[in-house]
Amino acid sequence: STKLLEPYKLGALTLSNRLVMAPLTRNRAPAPNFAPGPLAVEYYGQRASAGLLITEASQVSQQGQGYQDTPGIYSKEQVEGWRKVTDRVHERGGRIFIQLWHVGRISHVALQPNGGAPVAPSAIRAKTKTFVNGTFADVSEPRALELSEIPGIIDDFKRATANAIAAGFDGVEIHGANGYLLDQFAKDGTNKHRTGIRISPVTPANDVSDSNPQPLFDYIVDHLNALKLTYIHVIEGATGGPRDNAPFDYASLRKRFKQAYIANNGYDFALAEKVLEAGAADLIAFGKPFISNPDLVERLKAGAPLNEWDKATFYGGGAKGYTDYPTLKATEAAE
Ligand SMILES: C=C(C(=O)O)c1ccccc1
Repeated sequence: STKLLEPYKLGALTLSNRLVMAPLTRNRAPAPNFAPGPLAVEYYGQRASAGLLITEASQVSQQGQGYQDTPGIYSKEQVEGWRKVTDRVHERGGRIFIQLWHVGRISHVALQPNGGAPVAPSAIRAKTKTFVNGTFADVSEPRALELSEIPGIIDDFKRATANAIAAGFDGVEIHGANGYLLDQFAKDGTNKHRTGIRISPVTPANDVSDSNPQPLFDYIVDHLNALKLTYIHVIEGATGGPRDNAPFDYASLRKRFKQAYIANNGYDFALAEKVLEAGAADLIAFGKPFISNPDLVERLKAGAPLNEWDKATFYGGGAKGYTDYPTLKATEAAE
């Protein structure tokens, strides 16, 4: 027997066979409504014998449109248009999902609300063309989305899903592929928002403790790798205190973590050089030395002595002990 022709239980749905019609962009939903019309009803109806139809990618908002004449699922006219499609498919015993789409940076100002820039995780223009006003054109320079705009885009997908249900679809497919918005967020070629994390495996700060920190932090760092973080910033020992308060193998974290390792806690230049030389860290974080030496870098270069820090003015107050530490230049000028 032909496996393809066997029925398949997809969640609550029973598909009559195992042939799925892949989402196919056909550019036949013209402005101003970008809604599927009678031709689309016929086109999907003709193919209703597939086990499952997945519609062409359909934008969840005007901002999410990247090509001319692709359909949306965010307006009344679009929902009405799609309702006719799903009714026809269901009359013929078919099942149909809609693919929810946001193109992100793969768009053109001619398609964007108020002729604005397409949006993306980072402002990096794609080296590709789109199809607008009857011709192929370079995609426009995108702008980076503000963090505050993300919930609105998530709401657009939510609303599109509610619209899809209202339009009679049996389900939705989220378009996370082919370099569109979700793919742009997932990949570091298009998403330059990198994140670091600070950890302190054996610090006793704030009365924290763990009975077996080595396997715990080995596990944590292994999983931080999967998030493709840009660095781990490791407080080695007790925060602001002894570096050897408890046994811990920091090299194990260094070995596991594929991106940068920032070492911190009680470093002076000599220890920093030793650790960098040994490849045991990529960067060294200095705290108190930077409090009292705004020009710490210049002092390192000059081999100059460092200002002592004043603990009494660490927390709270004004300029004293905050912005009044002298630079090397100021000290030399005063001599
Ligand atoms: C939605 C598309 C995709 O996922 O590649 C698409 C867009 C334009 C032309 C072909 C395909």
